[in-house]
Amino acid sequence: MKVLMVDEGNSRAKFVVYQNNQYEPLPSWQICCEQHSSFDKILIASVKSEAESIANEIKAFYPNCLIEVLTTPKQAYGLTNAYIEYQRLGIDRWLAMLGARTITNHACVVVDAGTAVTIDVVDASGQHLGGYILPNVEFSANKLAERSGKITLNHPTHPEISLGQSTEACVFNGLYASHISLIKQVVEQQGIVSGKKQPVELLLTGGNSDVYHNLLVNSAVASRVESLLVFIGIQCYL
Ligand SMILES: Nc1ncnc2c1ncn2[C@@H]1O[C@H](COP(=O)(O)OP(=O)(O)O)[C@@H](O)[C@H]1O
Ligand SMILES: CC(C)(COP(=O)(O)O)[C@@H](O)C(=O)NCCC(=O)O
Ligand SMILES: [K+]
Repeated sequence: MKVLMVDEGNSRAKFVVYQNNQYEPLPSWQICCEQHSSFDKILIASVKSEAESIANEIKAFYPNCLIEVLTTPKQAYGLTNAYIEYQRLGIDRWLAMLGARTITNHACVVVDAGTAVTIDVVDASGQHLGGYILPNVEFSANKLAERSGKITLNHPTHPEISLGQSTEACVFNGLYASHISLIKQVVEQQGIVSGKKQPVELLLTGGNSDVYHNLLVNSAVASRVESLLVFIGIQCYL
């Protein structure tokens, strides 16, 4: 069975061809159209509005393929959504957690570092305990610069957690430090349940996961980058 899996975030859509238990990421939608005339199934996860989603283009280009647009459930595949209004939890977050459950039986903290940085916690039984949503560093920094007179961001800085000695470093380092501190605190909190130590896996995904991984390494926090986490989650729906 040849399946096209699509993860459409707010910044970009990612495409993976799943066949014979192998994930093959495609560089773009254009390459997908050029190289593949059909699929046995297309599974789409999108956080965009229906009107703006690439799902419309996909349906138009592959009119004879079986296409499913995934929605967030209350409970499925051994995972239970913490939201009361369960449909409001982003499908990418749901799928990343499902992916995490496929990879580990331990409690886990899932960080998806994209347009937003989401932090979600799943306990060892598969109960989602909730999460955090942060605007990403780039966005927060630019918004701050836009709203203030003297904060100008003239040059890029190397992401690190140390006291800044320029406006740029103060702004960027400050944002990264706050994100990393929060992640660290969430992991530490989950590491103790009812007074007992328990193993916790910290899984990172999303376009900026390598940046977070490096900062966590420097902060002595163990983590693991799983670039295909959302797609591993989508695999449950096959
Ligand atoms: N090849 C790439 N194309 C676009 N953005 C990238 C790429 N590699 C890393 N990034 C970073 O990833 C971020 C987007 O992450 P991603 O997880 O794709 O977001 P979203 O799911 O919101 O679309 C961008 O802000 C950018 O900093
Ligand atoms: C939080 C998100 C914006 C993250 O999107 P992304 O960074 O992948 O573009 C997305 O999961 C979303 O739109 N969620 C709906 C709100 C929620 O999860 O509560
Ligand atoms: K995200």
